[in-house]
Amino acid sequence: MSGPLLPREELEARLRAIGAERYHSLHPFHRLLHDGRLNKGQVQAWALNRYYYQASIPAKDASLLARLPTTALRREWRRRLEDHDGDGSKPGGVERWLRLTGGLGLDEGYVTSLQGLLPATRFAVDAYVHFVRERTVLEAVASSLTEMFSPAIISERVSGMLRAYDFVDEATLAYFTPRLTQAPQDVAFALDYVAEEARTREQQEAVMAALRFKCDLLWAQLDALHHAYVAPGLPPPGAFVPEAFAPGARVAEPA
Ligand SMILES: O=C(O)c1cc(C(=O)O)c2c(n1)C(=O)C(=O)c1cc(C(=O)O)[nH]c1-2
Repeated sequence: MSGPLLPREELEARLRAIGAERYHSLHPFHRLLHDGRLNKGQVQAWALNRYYYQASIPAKDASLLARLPTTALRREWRRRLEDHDGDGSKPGGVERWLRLTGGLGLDEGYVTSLQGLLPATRFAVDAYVHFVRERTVLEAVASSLTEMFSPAIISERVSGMLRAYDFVDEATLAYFTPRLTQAPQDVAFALDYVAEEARTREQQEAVMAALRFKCDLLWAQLDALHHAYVAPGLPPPGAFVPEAFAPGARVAEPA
């Protein structure tokens, strides 16, 4: 598809419309999670799988950083690496995510081994890392723009989960607090970048396609969680099985 170059406001409006149509806040699994309709094992499965997304974000940012042509751009992107990996004095997002999985009772070694990961999580997350590595810098930056929509879902998630689940508290969900300030900062830069650097309508279409691709891979991760742990409830071979569902677990004692 092509046409005349879109004014910045129109480009931005179209990007927001993509989120309104297909961001993962709309996924039924998130509705269940935020409304308190999952059990602890299902919440564990979500956190365990999402660990791989969190752990892969700095790898994708490092590969993008290596391709940025100027000091100013690299300095800006380097901040993301510190946000996720920490700077040695304060924990980064990956470490904070492990506090979340730990708070839910999951063994850290098991989480980081990735043994219990759903295959579809691995494929979706790897697709993001490959996309950022292989596509243009413009498309790679654009693919991070789902963060335009994340503060709203994070606020909803934290308040919903605190209200609904007795097995989570503020310390467990502390991962999310810094994201509420980091994400808007990241987005302000990335939006300016794509508005500036997409100089043809084809490039603007590529920016929109990158955002759709990213929404799709976030959605696909929740499809896999839903299929494995909600309905029909078929975890693939080798994937995490919540204790409550494991054969022999919590079986009533014979009278
Ligand atoms: O909680 C969420 O729903 C959510 C969504 C997203 C996103 O939209 O990609 C990110 C995050 N959280 C997040 O915590 C995070 O660090 C992050 C980095 C990125 C990215 O693409 O570089 N997205 C997201």
